[in-house]
Amino acid sequence: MSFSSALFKTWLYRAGAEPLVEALSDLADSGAVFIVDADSQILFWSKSAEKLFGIGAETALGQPCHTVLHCDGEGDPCNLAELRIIKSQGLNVHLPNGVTLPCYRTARAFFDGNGVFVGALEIVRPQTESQPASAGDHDSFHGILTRDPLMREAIAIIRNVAETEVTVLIRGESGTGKEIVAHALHLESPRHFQPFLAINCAALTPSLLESELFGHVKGAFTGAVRHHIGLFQRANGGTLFLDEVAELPLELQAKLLRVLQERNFIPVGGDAAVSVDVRIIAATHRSLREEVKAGRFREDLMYRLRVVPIYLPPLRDRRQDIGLLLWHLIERHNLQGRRRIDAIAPEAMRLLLDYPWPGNVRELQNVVEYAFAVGRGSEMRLEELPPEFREPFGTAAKLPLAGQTGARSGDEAGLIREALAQGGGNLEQAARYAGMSRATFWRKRRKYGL
Ligand SMILES: Nc1ncnc2c1ncn2[C@@H]1O[C@H](COP(=O)(O)OP(=O)(O)OP(=O)(O)O)[C@@H](O)[C@H]1O
Repeated sequence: MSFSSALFKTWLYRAGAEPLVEALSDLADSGAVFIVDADSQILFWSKSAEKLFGIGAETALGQPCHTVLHCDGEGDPCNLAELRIIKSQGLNVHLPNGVTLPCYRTARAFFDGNGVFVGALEIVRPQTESQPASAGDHDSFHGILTRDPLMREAIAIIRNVAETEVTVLIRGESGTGKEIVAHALHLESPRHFQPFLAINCAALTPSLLESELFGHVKGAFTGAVRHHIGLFQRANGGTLFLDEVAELPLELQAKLLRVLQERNFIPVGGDAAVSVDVRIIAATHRSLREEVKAGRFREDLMYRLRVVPIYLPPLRDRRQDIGLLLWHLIERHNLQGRRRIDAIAPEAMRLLLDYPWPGNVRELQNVVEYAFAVGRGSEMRLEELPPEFREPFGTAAKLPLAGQTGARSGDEAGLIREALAQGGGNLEQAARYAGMSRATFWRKRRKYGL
């Protein structure tokens, strides 16, 4: 219950209710504020909602809330007329760009003088920002959590360059967060409610990659039965994230350079140039300088791409992030309600801290998932860690660091073979076993002919 003086009504009349709602929603900071009517139609959509969800007011206003935000989570998230007030309800919001954002939702229903439900005011916050654990000791930035000075530096760079149009090159091993960082940069930029699209240049054959990036016209090659709009056109106005850019074949490097310089390209089999306005963010686990020296990467393109380089350190070099991310991931699984972990056995924690994490944060996610799948009870125990934790880390430390140059090929091929055997035909499981993304795993298999 809040209190207001008798003069408040007069003041409200003069100041206007709408500017007041706008000002209050601005003060909610990272929380997305919106108002729906009794039919769930969105009447008010704050700037912070645009920013958090990457959905513009012109798309959201007048639409039923459930067609704009696809949510699931604890209980029925829409039953507001009955519930009247909802406080910090955990839910996942599935965004149009395919990202799932774990959030907390607070909402209040409104009723007219006759007690008829007229709608609700809702505030949705990203989970990482309202958990008690996040108080003060770490940074939380568009889903990126860290206590590490180098990661904090990376976040500071993102904040500084987001407003500009410079190209950014993110360097880091597989699973260190290159894509989440690229997405954060997009969300901070003036392009945030235009598309953010991502492609892994290592995961497709050169001809498929060209088609995927630049599109093709009907009849461009056997099988091109219809026109295909490429990612550059689909990302128009927004951002295109080119992961593993060092794997781009030389002929496509020339085409990419042209888009960067002239902002246009010719689709495969086409004869007319298409103009686009796309911000490029590229990432690689390799040193582009080394690739240039080896003649595999164009020097002019390297300079175009790495105007602002950002380095993401591997997880083994930022041990203080292990506990932070571990608990963040445990909280996310706890919300699903099947098991609740509120302690980690000290011997398990010791191993988790000592482990070399070749697959970085993605591997940490897999470890938590594994523990939730195989274990029971409120404590995460040593026996719930995946098999590799039961071997001496001498062996684990010798594992190739996923995606790193210089990894010993013999060991790496062995790891891939072992992962394939463990996965028993399931490639997702095999990639997980090797601590790699599916794309990286696919690339390594191809490399060793496995
Ligand atoms: N600092 C972080 N805080 C929270 N989640 C993180 C962080 N870093 C990475 N993640 C999560 O870890 C997973 C892997 O991250 P991401 O896909 O961005 O890595 P990547 O470097 O692009 O990997 P790859 O090169 O193999 O594609 C994602 O689910 C991402 O959300």
